[in-house]
Amino acid sequence: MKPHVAVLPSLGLGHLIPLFEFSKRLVLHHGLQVSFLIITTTTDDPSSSAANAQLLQPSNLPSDLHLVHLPSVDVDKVTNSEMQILTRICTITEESLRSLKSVLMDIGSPKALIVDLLSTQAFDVCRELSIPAYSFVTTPVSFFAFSLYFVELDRTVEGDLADLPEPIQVPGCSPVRIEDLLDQARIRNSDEYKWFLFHVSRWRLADGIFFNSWEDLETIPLKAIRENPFFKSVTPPVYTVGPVTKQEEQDESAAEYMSWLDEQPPNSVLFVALGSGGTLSGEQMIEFAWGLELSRQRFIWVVRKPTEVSSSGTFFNVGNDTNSPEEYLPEGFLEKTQGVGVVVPSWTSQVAVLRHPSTGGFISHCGWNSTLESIAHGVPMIAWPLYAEQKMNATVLAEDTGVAVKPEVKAGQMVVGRVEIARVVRMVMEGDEGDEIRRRVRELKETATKALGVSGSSYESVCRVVEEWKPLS
Ligand SMILES: O=c1ccn([C@@H]2O[C@H](COP(=O)(O)OP(=O)(O)O[C@H]3O[C@H](CO)[C@@H](O)[C@H](O)[C@H]3O)[C@@H](O)[C@H]2O)c(=O)[nH]1
Repeated sequence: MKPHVAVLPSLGLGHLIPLFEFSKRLVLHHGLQVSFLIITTTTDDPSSSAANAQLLQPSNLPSDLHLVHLPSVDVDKVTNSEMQILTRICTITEESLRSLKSVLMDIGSPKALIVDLLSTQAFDVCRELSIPAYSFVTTPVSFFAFSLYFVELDRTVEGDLADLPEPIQVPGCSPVRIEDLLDQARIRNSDEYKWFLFHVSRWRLADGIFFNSWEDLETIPLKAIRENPFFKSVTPPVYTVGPVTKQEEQDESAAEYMSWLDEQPPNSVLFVALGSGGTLSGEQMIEFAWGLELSRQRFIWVVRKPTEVSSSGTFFNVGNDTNSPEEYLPEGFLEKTQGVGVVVPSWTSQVAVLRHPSTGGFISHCGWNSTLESIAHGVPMIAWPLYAEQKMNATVLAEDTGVAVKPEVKAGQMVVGRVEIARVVRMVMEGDEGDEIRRRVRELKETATKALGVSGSSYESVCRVVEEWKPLS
């Protein structure tokens, strides 16, 4: 009998994608049966979008991977329009997890449950049922380390972290600048802060932690987590299993962009995409467009309707798109860039673009899945962080990892100008200054391939855990 485990992502494509890919890997490379538990809701939201449906279509599922839909949550009952994104995700997830115990019993009490970082209520259910519970970290190890230390900061710092005069020295890691802090950690008196603290203070209860990373990518934070006395005292056993990235799916809609890419010279096209829901302000979009034009580089730009800064200060736009970029791109831009650039409304298969030999650079919001996909395909980045932990990721990628460049932004500056945008684009695509970034990303690509191969560090980590599950079956 193959060991049977269950995997449960919380809402949002950023969680769903890596946990789904990890499940596939457990089935295809490690001979497990996986029940993939899906939180469902009465109304449409980021995790039940068309992209989600495409990801989970039957042709994408190996035979030992079974989808199990949790009873639907009535979103109107448990949320309201004032809620910010993290509060909304956590509230719906908590409501959905009320049915977890009976679902786990119905599917025959699996040998282990793997959840992401925002479903820690599952640990209590697992303890009741004597099922080992693991966390799969969908963000960098550096952010995981900051978050564990955040519990300590909450206890020891008076007032808000946003008011600290100096960067935060996380033990054994690079300091975190106050301006890079994620919104949820800045101000104590907010629901998002409370949810963040609730979950991060429970991570230590997991039976094991899977990092979507590998030894060569995050050497410093991994060393801190394993060796620093603070982390040793609060961290369950850790396993580096990455990069776990989206594999190319059947995507008819990408065909026309692929044919265009086929006609371009190698490494000559800049790809622009800001994750599953990111977008720009109206004012920034104008500078962005003219910056691309000024750079004189070829590009593919996944563009979404601009939004004004939301109540949480972030730019997020899911399900609010007219699919008509000409309505919001600056006048004359499409005509001026015809043949040089391609504008894609809302969504295309990012992995298909990144793996194409004509793609030579990526403007990314530094979501962790996009980051891993870029490195796994050897594509250097321009960091354009928007929300969540992305500013912290951007700094690490530019200053520690050396695979990205950040546009220069003066304190208090809300919009990056076209000249600066053109400068960083040219630097990453062709300038001598970008040589080192391009070399470094290719080097990391090689180490990623090695880590995933048979007898590579990430492959071996998964084998070790699977061995622990086997005798239990
Ligand atoms: O046109 C598009 C745009 C995105 N994607 C895919 O969508 C995913 C986006 O994931 P990610 O880069 O992680 O961005 P978000 O969806 O914004 O992810 C959320 O979750 C991540 C993992 O926890 C965090 O790192 C981010 O900050 C948070 O915003 C990737 O697999 C992309 O390939 C496409 O295929 N086509």
